[in-house]
Amino acid sequence: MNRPSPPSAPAALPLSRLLAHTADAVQAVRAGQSLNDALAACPAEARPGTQALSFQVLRSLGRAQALRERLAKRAPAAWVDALLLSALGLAWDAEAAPYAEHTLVDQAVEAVKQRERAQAPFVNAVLRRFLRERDDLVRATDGDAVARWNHPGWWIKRLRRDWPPHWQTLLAVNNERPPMTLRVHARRGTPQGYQHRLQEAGLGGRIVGPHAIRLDAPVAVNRLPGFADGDVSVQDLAAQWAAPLLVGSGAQALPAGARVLDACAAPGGKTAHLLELADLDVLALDSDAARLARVGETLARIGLQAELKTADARDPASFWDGRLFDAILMDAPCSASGIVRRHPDVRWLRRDSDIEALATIQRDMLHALWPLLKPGGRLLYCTCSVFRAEGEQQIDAFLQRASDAHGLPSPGHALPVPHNGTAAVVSGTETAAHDGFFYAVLHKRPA
Ligand SMILES: C[S@@+](CC[C@H](N)C(=O)[O-])C[C@H]1O[C@@H](n2cnc3c(N)ncnc32)[C@H](O)[C@@H]1O
Repeated sequence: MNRPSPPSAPAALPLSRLLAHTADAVQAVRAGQSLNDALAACPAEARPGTQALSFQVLRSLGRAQALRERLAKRAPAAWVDALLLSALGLAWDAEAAPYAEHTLVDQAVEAVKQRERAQAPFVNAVLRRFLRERDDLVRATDGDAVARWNHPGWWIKRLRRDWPPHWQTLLAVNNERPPMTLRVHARRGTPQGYQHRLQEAGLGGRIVGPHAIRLDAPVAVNRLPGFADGDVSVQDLAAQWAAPLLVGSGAQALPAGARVLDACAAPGGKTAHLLELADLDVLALDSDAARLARVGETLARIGLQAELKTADARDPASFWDGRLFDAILMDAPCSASGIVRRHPDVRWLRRDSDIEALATIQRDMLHALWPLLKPGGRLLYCTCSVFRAEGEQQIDAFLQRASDAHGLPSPGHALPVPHNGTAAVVSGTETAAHDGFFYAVLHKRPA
């Protein structure tokens, strides 16, 4: 059997310990904490292995929950439940299991012995029964949509409504491992030149965009030639469409020195790309000071500058000096439903009601920022969401309200493209794997 490679971890680290940390992370996500925050609490030496296992468990959590409910009607205490779910999530599909299923079960029982000894016989009994009855149990859960697709029911319902021909592809893409795509610093070199540097470093990659290279396999950034010097950054292919859309080309290109507001800038991927492409006077805002600090770090690494301010973009009085902007990038806070491959916890953390709440923030922000744009200027609205309420419906409603706005040709909803690159492209011509985004370029009529 072709098993995926087990997560790399120091040889001295027993699997039982990684499983215990994975259960901690899964328990935290089920209690509403982000996986990033949960992993920050994991000891450094166990973090890479725990992260790899947690990602796989969260991509199988719907199935694991359905199996656990059949094996034990009453949920045990939160951590023991999270451990059971971790073992079931890793073992249920023999093809995808990172370790032999008996090893997983033995080590899960060992983990519970270390922390909740009295629960060990129960965990042992549940998991041994799972091994005996696996095929029947898996078949019995196949009809449960949450188990089948590993997403909450409301999410599946929303995608079915928003994307009748594509919803199954969208759910399947979310359970893939994400591609790793690089953006070559446009002032420092070309993708062709950087591809050679990669080859010299023993790495393979394919050119997939004007500045984009998709690596054959993800690697740690410290293995990328020139990363520390800013020659290259990590950025999804569809995220790389934002800066060229705002900067424009030919007669439509922003002039040197154009004043640009990047209203939701952190961690700074799109700010950096804007500055790599053109000489712009950029004000980069974010309401989260800690995240905004990362914009500063990114710009220092690539050797370019912008003015940074912590502020709520819905409150111009708190950041605006009264000078109109030539262009505004509004990369709005959103559900992140287009980048679930990279953040497998997101689907379990969000609630259906969050989508309306986020759409209200987006609407208010558009309303607040539009008056800051010069007549004749453009605003790029984007979200990394596949939900229509955060994309097309938001912009249609805005265009109804704002009589001086009209939409320019834009990608609209670009649904995530899987690794085989064949499906789910609604607009645009890109076929290489990328995340899901929505883009609308709005033009303000001259007065
Ligand atoms: C999708 S992320 C932006 C990603 C960024 N443009 C990039 O390419 O790296 C959205 C950002 O909006 C920020 N944000 C949320 N509410 C905000 C508000 N009211 N005003 C300004 N920024 C806000 C969040 O802190 C988050 O960093």
